[in-house]
Amino acid sequence: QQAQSRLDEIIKRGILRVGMTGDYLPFTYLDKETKAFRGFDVDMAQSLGKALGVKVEFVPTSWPQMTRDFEADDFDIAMGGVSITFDRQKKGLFSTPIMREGKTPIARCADKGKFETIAEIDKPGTRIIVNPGGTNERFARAHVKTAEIRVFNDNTKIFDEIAKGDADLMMTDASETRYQQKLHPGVLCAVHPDKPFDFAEKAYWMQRDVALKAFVDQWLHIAREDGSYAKIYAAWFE
Ligand SMILES: O=C(O)C(=O)Cc1ccccc1
Repeated sequence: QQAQSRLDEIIKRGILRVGMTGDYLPFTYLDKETKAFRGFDVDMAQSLGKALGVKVEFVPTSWPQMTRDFEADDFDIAMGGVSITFDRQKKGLFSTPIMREGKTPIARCADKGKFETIAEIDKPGTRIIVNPGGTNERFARAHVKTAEIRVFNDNTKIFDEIAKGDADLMMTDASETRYQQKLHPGVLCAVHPDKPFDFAEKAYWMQRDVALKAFVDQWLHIAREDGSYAKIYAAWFE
């Protein structure tokens, strides 16, 4: 029998292909030595795979390549801190949102008071650093006219650049600023993670198949109600 939908296809295949960048803790991190992905959305993907009764295969992608890889059908669903955007919505379907977000600065703690507003940030001499190809670079280009924007390819090393003083701040998702502040105590500070500059949400981005979307939303709803989402959240965010 021919597969009727992407959902049927995944179940027939016995494998859910999950696209991930592996550079964005606590959502997704690729360990270069073991070649294994880990993170909040890795555990969530395994939970989804279990609900579907299939194995999970992680497909490496990157923020600049994600849309092309999605359109080439390299994966069924992208997970790993993916923000909802209209551009992505035009090409696929998003699950119900998993987390509220927004862009906010992270800077050396000594400079925290200097970067409270866009106007304070967007001055000559401010060195902003962003990872390429995602909503961070887009936000910086849309709002910053005067300050320097440096695009730095390795998102996992950006925070060391700020700590060393080779850049002044990054504008990124509030959840990432909270996480990196915890990883660099007393060195890096999230500026106002509870009052970000904009509104965004994280969700799972999947191929345009309503049966698959219905399944993913149902699984998410149950994960929220039965405590499994809270357990995975606590393991990575708290
Ligand atoms: O969803 C996106 O396009 C992003 O840019 C998410 C993101 C946020 C912070 C670091 C890396 C990617």
